[in-house]
Amino acid sequence: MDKFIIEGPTPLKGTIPISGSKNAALPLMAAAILGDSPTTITNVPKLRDIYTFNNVIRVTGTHVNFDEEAGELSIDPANLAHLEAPYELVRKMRASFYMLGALLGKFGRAKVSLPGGCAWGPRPVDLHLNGMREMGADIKLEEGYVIANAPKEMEGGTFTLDPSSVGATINLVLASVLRAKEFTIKNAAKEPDVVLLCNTLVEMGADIEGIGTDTLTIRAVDQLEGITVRNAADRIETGTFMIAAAMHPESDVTLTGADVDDLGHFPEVFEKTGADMTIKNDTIHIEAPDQINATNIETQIYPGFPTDLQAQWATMMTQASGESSVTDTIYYDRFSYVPEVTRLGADMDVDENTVNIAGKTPLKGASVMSTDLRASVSLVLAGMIAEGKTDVLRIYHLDRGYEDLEEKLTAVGANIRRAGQEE
Ligand SMILES: CC(=O)N[C@H]1[C@@H](OP(=O)(O)OP(=O)(O)OC[C@H]2O[C@@H](n3ccc(=O)[nH]c3=O)[C@H](O)[C@@H]2O)O[C@H](CO)[C@@H](O)[C@@H]1O
Ligand SMILES: C=C(OP(=O)(O)O)C(=O)O
Repeated sequence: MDKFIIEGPTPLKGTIPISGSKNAALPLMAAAILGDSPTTITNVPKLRDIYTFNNVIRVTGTHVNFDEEAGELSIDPANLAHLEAPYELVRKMRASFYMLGALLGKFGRAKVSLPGGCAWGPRPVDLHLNGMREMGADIKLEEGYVIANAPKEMEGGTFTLDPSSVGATINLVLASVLRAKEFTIKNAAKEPDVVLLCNTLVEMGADIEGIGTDTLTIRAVDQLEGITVRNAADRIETGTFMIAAAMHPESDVTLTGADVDDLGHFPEVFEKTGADMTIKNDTIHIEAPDQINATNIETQIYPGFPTDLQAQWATMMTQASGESSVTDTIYYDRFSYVPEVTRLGADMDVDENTVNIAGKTPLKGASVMSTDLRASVSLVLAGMIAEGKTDVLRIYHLDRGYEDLEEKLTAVGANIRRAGQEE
């Protein structure tokens, strides 16, 4: 198991290229299974979750070829015959549960393990299952597996997501595009990852109404064809590096290849910190403020502040002048980074689903432990501005979701190296 050794503090100066999005690529990969011919996805990042999902897909007999140099993933479902996603793989990442919608939609049968993924608290899948039941599928749970069966044509119906769910919207769209007469999802997720999936399916031949709104109506078509589609830039990586660029007063960073339209309200909120931000096409230039303004945030569904950026934001707020609060309304328990950032010297206190932060506190290097993907990257952000040596242990979480993280940050002046954990 690897760790990062970070020597700080270091300002960041230079250009960071943004990678393709993990969370946008995964649903596209599942959608490729629905096609009757091969699909090619470009701008795919080299991430552990992508490799894991490749293996999940391969178990079914689908041919998957990842040209890592070109970032091109080719998926040919011609020989797909085994309608199962096993526990050993699905437990490693939550999005492999998309196999349920994809296999049920295409073949009317699926056996898929209940999912894993970042585990900061309960992450139920009741909406995925009840939505499929509403559509007309028979869903049973047996020994940790979901066993799903559906007739050639399901009647469909209307299902309201409460709360709105990215994963459930994706699974229900995948399950219905080839098999439900007419199915309406209310309070559907509008996250860019969902919009890209729906637009891709339409290009493959699907009939989906209401894309980009919170009501999606899907009418089954007879078949879908494979296409070539470009994956989006990673909006969470973009936000993470914007925050990183604001944390040291001498930092001056340019992000290239960003999909700015996918950032929702984040840039407006970010400007409240006092950072100087200039956006031009796919380039975002950030100059850190001399002093960060304390800025409260509350996570919301898109286009609101993403839960996947709240840990990084709270970590930045340890350097703001005065008190601030970060409230997560999507995941109430997503605060495992708090005791770790506190070990570095932060003054943070969790009260229900809010962390209250008193700034500005100097941070000092120590050993800290990553507990999930976004918690891990927050510890890297803290380590880069902490005085002395910070060891971030268990960085395998980071390898799930940040492509070439240490290379990208080292190239702009950070002092980070990867080492075996016993070193
Ligand atoms: C691979 C991927 O894209 N992961 C993202 C996806 O996760 P994921 O799709 O798992 O998250 P959801 O949007 O489903 O979760 C939103 C809320 O719905 C609840 N819920 C969800 C499903 C369900 O069946 N029942 C239920 O109650 C969840 O507990 C949570 O409170 O969206 C999250 C919210 O933007 C992000 O943090 C994750 O990074
Ligand atoms: C939580 C995340 O991923 P997952 O839903 O796969 O656990 C994430 O990308 O921040």
